Amino acid sequence: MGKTLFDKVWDAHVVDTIPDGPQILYIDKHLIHEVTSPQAFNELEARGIPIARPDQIVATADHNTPTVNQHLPVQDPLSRNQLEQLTKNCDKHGITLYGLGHQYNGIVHVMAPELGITQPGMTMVCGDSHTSTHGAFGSIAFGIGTSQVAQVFASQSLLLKKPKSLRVSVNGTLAPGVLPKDVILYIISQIGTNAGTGYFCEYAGNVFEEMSMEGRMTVCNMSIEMGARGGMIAPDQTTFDYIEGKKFAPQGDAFAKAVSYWKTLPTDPDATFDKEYHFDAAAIAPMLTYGTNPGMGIKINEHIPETGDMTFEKALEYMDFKGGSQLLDTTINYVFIGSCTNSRIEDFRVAASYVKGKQKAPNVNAWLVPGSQQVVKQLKEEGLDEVFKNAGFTLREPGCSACLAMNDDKIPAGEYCVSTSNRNFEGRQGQGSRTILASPLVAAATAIEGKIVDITKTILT
Ligand SMILES: CC(C)[C@H](C(=O)O)[C@@H](O)C(=O)O
Ligand code: SF4
Repeated sequence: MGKTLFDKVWDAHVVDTIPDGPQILYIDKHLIHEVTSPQAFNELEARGIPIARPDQIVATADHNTPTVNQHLPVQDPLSRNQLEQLTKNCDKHGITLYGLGHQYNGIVHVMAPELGITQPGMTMVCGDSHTSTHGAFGSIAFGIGTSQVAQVFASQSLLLKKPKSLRVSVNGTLAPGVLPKDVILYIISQIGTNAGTGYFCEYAGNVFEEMSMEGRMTVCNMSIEMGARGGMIAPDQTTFDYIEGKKFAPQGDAFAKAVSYWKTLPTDPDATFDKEYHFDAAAIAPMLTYGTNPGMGIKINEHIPETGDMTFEKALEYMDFKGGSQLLDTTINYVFIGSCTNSRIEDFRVAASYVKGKQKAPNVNAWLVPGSQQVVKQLKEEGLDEVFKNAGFTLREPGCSACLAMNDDKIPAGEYCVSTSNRNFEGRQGQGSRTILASPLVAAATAIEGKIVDITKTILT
């Protein structure tokens, strides 16, 4: 029987199998950040265990870093302490750290792919649920807990039970203005936030084949929001072209050799999956969430369902929305374009395409937070920073920022924020804040109009 992409990568990394039990999987790359690594370093220290392969670990500072004045000492004592600890731990163990202000610094799921650290066929982990992002390259990438971070530090491997296989296929033609973010928000709105529990997902079909790497990363990023351990997309010419020439990618002959191996990875035609979903691309529209989990999504001009279960009622109360109403015309005072879901150059290009030559509405605070220093550099090279500044947007320095509001970038209680991030949980962007997840295009349009508008009308007419 044929093998799936997941099977091929998994099987190539099994070090040992415990009879009737879990397997030991070798991990190629271990990414770490300041929030989930300190306890793991402490555990190793306490037990006197050295780090097995420090050269396979890459560290960045992203979660609670300030997004203004990064050249100055960090004000917040908790953040400062975590960042200092990360620096100390990396120094001590010889781990490469791209700290605050470094030209390679950024959100872990933005900086690693753009440096060529993320490659097809790899196993990658990080103490962070959105590690699924890296699956866009055809790698098995998933988030791990702190005790597993310690396990990987100690052994460069993990004790794991193989997950079940799930395939989500989307075929057909997307309408103009429908972005990768809409595709994944649509999928989650259809199958729910638990559909992927216990599964590792592969995205297949011409819609993903035609997507850029940035778009594929947006999709794989949110795999975790449908409950899956991770998501992946078969590597192809788009993948190879993206990686070629990147700082840590194989170079010259080594690259050609790598590509010939990567070409063997896509799922065999006769491989089967434990569960499959199929969607028609034409059914997808720009999406918005109205509730407090990413599955509570509707098309931009649809109505919120009339009634639902307890979770639904509670969510509507928190969001102050009425069942059966539309979100169009809702006044919005905060727009956040950022996070590891949508803070890459392509996201800013599409937002700028709407913003160019216009002014943001006076009521809106429009925050742009690039995912990395490299993205900042690209923005400037392409003159997009000027487009946004001229329109009245605030361009901040890289980091997770208002995605989870661990730093000062908080949305005030009671305010709506149209956000390109991936989670709309209660209080996620600040206590009492109300998040509406959307694409960078919808977010940009909201900032300009000061309210939610039907972009299918504004951009097409
Ligand atoms: C802080 C970290 C553990 C967390 C995660 O794992 O996802 C964060 O990145 C998030 O998005 O909520
Ligand atoms: S940007 Fe948001 S989702 Fe991504 S790693 Fe940071 S906090 Fe988590």
